[in-house]
Amino acid sequence: MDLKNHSSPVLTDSVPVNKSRMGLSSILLPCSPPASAYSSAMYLAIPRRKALPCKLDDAHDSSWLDAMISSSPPPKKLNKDLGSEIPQDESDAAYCIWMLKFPSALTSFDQITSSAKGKQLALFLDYDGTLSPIVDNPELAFMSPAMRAAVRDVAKYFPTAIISGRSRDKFSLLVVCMVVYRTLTHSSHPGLRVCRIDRTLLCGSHGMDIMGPVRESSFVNNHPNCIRSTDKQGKEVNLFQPASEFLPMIEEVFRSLVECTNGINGAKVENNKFCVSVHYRLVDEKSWPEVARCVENILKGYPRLQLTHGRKVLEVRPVIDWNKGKAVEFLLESLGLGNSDAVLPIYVGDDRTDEDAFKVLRAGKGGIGILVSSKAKDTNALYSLRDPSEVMVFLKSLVKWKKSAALRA
Ligand SMILES: O=P(O)(O)OC[C@H]1O[C@H](O[C@H]2O[C@H](CO)[C@@H](O)[C@H](O)[C@H]2O)[C@H](O)[C@@H](O)[C@@H]1O
Repeated sequence: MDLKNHSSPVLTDSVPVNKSRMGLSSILLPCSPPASAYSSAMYLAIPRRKALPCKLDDAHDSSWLDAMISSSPPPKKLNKDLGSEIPQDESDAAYCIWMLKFPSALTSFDQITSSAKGKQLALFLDYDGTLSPIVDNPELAFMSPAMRAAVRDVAKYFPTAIISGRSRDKFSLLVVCMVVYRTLTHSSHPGLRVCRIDRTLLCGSHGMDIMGPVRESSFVNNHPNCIRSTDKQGKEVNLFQPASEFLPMIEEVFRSLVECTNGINGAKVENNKFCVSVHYRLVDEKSWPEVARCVENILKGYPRLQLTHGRKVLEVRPVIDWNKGKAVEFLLESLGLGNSDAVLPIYVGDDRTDEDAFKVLRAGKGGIGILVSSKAKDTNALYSLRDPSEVMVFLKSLVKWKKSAALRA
């Protein structure tokens, strides 16, 4: 593979602009908010959690701490008398106001499907926090059997891809394995029941690892980062890995991060093949600065790697011109769905990395972004869904809509 090719996403300038311009601490800053978000004064009133008193001296350091804290929403208050969540505090009120700008994809379902009239709908789904609920242990973030069935069904009717930050291998396991949780955790004979989700394209490492069926497409065949390979079953596939030259570097950084965070209670480092996740969900808030310092120190030696923020996770990844948005464009083209007059792409995701895909759909592809969130957030999406259970209802509704349209035709 010629990664130095003109159209390669690997950037030749090894020092990212923001690093050289703003000093190292700035690599821990959160991504800048999208231009479109919160244009009206009303949204400025959304309360934010107070930052912890910062123990570090450098003024820059409170920024990454803010970023880490902002990915940790305060627990929801429940109305115990009614047994349900109803607006009780300011953040709930802010959520209701926010919903006026980013309405529920369920209540706006007719509007969404009417924009799909006469078009082929293509579905892109994020995994963690979208198809599976956020849990403490990343290894146990399974889709529920009902969600799995919903994804399987929707993929029968629409081209469907799941794009995750996880490594493709690990996340395919999470997606295809029906795990009997009790058996896995309480029995000496762990049992896995495999249930394939056919027709669903799985893309790992934030779209930096895409394996798809071989198609006679000049776009794919001429793409510098796309090669023919074989899958585990020996079937011929197209493999797209624009960051393959970074593999040894990522391995090295993974090992250093494991070593450095070893003494921090609750910290967990996950090797996602083309990126590394440093989880601090189970780390005491007092030790968050320690986690960030570890990452910052190690990244000093790797100017070709950068840091992004996720939900209680710091993600180290190559500085290349590639993200979930680029992956969506690539998938649409390679599946022959690049004509935006004939195709309506829908992307459902919950995290900052999904914003790149929302932006692409909003800008040129005439598509629809749906943010999964139960709190008000800056976003480039057009609609919202509260949590994975609403995502499941949305997927089922798409299937129902498609079936009834077929009956009417
Ligand atoms: O792109 P995604 O599929 O959303 O992947 C993003 C990261 O998701 C996972 O971490 C998140 O989910 C965990 C399980 O619920 C949770 O424990 C963690 O706090 C979340 O950040 C995954 O483990 C990461 O590797 C992904 O990069």
